[in-house]
Amino acid sequence: MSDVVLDLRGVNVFYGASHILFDMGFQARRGRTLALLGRNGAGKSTTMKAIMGVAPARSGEIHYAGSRIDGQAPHAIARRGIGLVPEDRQVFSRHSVDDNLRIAAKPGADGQTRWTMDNIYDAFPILAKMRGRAAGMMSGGEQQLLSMARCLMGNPDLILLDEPSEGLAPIIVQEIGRLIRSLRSTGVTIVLAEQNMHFCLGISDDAVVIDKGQIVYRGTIETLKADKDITGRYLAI
Ligand SMILES: Nc1ncnc2c1ncn2[C@@H]1O[C@H](COP(=O)(O)OP(=O)(O)OP(=O)(O)O)[C@@H](O)[C@H]1O
Repeated sequence: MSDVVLDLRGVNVFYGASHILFDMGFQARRGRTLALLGRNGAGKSTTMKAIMGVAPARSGEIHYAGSRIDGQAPHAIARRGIGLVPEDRQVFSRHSVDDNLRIAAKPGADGQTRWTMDNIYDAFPILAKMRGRAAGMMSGGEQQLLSMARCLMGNPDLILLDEPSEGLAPIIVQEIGRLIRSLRSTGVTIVLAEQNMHFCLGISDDAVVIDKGQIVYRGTIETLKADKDITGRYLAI
C-alpha cells in the first residue's frame, strides 16, 4: 500500500472572485508530520479548509487514503477520518471540558476507538486538572489543548492543525510541541500549518512553504532549515 495518505493535485480555490490557491500540489505521508509554512495570509488556513471541503476546490483533485474527497461535504470528509483543529479553536464555551470531549467522541473511520476520556486525560494532564471548568473560562492555551483533545476524541487518522502555537505563552507552546511529537509516534499523520519554522523543527519531517497561494518549497524540514534563500524570502524569521 502506498504511504501517501493525502494528495493534493493542482488545487485552485477562490473566495468569490478572488483567486486564493494556485495549482496547489503536495503529498502527506503516513505517520509523518508535514509543516505547511508561510507568512500571514499566504493561504495555509485556506489549504486546510479546501481539504475539509469548507472552502471547496474549484478545480484540481484531493485524494485521501486512495480515493477522491474533493466535492464531498465537510461532514463526509470528517467521517473518512480527517480531523481539523481550527485556528480559532471553536470550543463550546458554555460547556465543561468533560462535555466538550464527550460531545466529540466517535469511533474512527475503521470503527476503532483509540482515544477515550481516560487516555485523553493521561495525555493532557493540564486538562485533567480542569475537567469541570467551562471552556470559555480557560486561557487561550488551555482552549488550544482542549481543541486538540476534542479532535482526537473523533479518532482521526489525519490531523490538520491550524497554527496551534499562535499567540500562546512559551510554556503552552512547549506542551503543544510535546503532544505533537507524541502523537506522531502513534502513527497518525499530521499536517501542521505554522508561521514559525522554529516551532516545527524537531516535530516535523517534511515541509511545504507557500507564498501568495503558491508553493515555493517542497522537501524535508531539515533541508528547508538550511535554505537561507527560501527561509529569508518567504518566512518571517
Ligand atoms: N472568507 C474570505 N473571503 C475573502 N478572502 C479571504 C477569506 N478568508 C481568507 N481570505 C484571504 O485569503 C488569503 C489567504 O488567507 P488564509 O487565511 O488562508 O492565510 P493563512 O496563511 O492561513 O494566514 P493567517 O495566518 O492569517 O491565517 C488572504 O489574502 C486572505 O485575506
